[in-house]
Amino acid sequence: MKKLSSQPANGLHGTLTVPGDKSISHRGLILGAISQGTTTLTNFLPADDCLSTLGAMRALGVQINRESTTVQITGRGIHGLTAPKQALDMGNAGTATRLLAGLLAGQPFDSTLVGDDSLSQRPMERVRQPLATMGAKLALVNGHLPMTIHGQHLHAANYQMTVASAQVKSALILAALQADQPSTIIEKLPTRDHTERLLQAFGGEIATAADGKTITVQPQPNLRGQNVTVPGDLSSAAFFLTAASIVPGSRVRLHNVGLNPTRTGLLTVLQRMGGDVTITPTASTGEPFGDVTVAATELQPLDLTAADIPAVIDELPLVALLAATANGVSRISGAGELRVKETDRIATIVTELRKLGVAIEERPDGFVIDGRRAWQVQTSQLDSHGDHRIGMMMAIAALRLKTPLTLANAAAISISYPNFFHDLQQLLPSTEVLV
Ligand SMILES: O=C(O)C1=C[C@@H](OP(=O)(O)O)[C@@H](O)[C@H](O)C1
Ligand SMILES: C=C(OP(=O)(O)O)C(=O)O
Repeated sequence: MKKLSSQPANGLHGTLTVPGDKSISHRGLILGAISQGTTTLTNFLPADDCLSTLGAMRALGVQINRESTTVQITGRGIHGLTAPKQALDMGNAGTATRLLAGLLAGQPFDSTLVGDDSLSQRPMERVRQPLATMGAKLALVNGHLPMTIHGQHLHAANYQMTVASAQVKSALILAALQADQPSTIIEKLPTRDHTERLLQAFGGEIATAADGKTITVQPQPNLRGQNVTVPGDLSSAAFFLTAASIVPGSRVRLHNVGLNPTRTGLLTVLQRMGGDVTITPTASTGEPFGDVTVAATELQPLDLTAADIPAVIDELPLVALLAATANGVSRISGAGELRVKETDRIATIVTELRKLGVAIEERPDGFVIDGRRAWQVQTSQLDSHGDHRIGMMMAIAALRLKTPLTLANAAAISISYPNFFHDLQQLLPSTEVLV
């Protein structure tokens, strides 16, 4: 049981550099593996999810050396992977599973993907069906893992997506690289475009039309290894940006975080709520990044609808927390995808925030929160439910309260942020350090 820090008298203060982006770390490993020559990833995220991808790529015959956050990949080219000797264990990583489904669908061997209990309950039909339109042969058990992939010669994709998912889009792109003709993929809504940006940097030919949703991919590219500096993960920075917004007296600067516009939904949310946010872009190397400073202010309620969701999908637990402190009623809708993440995040957000006395109502595709009701702790034992983002969100919520609180299943946080508590303590006065 992890003891949580309670409200620091003068708020959170300081500058923090968060670890590398999870989405880009997964993709850097995969694209490095299927390129010719050496790829070096700097500021790679050595969290459980990305280490699952690293292990899977090694099992596919790729030589990868990692020293801390620097990874060197000896690329084997798109036709150089070898059959794994056993099932690939993807752990908790949804992104890695969906992306590898697309990559392995076109390889000249069979493979099987397995995962932990949470991943084994997540929907995989969403990749099986679109990949099948390219001739891929994926077998699932009731729509779930284990997934057996019978590698095939693939045809071009001409596919209109039915779910707004960067994971499904990226699976299709990785399959399209191996197809016989150019592919077209049309998104339901624009989602994070890290695969497209990175593929371009590696020499692939991929273009997105002016509508922001129609992607064309040229097959059989000659990808070349690159040096990639992974920006800090805005989804990790988001916990501290939220803390700084809701804990009175705070001012915090997050250094070198990714500012890809398909990911900055939380910054938009903060601005729409009247938050005190300063964004200073510093550079762009394919992916834009910069510094973000946030200070505490009174927040206004907000409405979020389907079109707003992709850019803030992983930060919605934090949006709920922000709304729980706002001066009115907030409505989040069009977020049904939250039900198929590491947990049913609509259910776990509602369960956990109610423990603090937050006035939150569950909806099929979101929630309604009245931030005007004063919080009052109902249950002091909080729970991550095995979901890293729920665990970290509740650790931030605890900073609004004087009551001592604990967090069960805190170990799940290492899925995306092994040093989360260490980094949080950098922003707290030394008297707040818990042992
Ligand atoms: O492509 C990615 O790296 C991710 C895409 C999102 O999932 P969906 O695209 O399935 O919504 C997000 O929730 C996940 O944490 C990472
Ligand atoms: C949904 C997430 O990841 P994944 O789908 O890769 O498990 C997440 O990190 O919040």
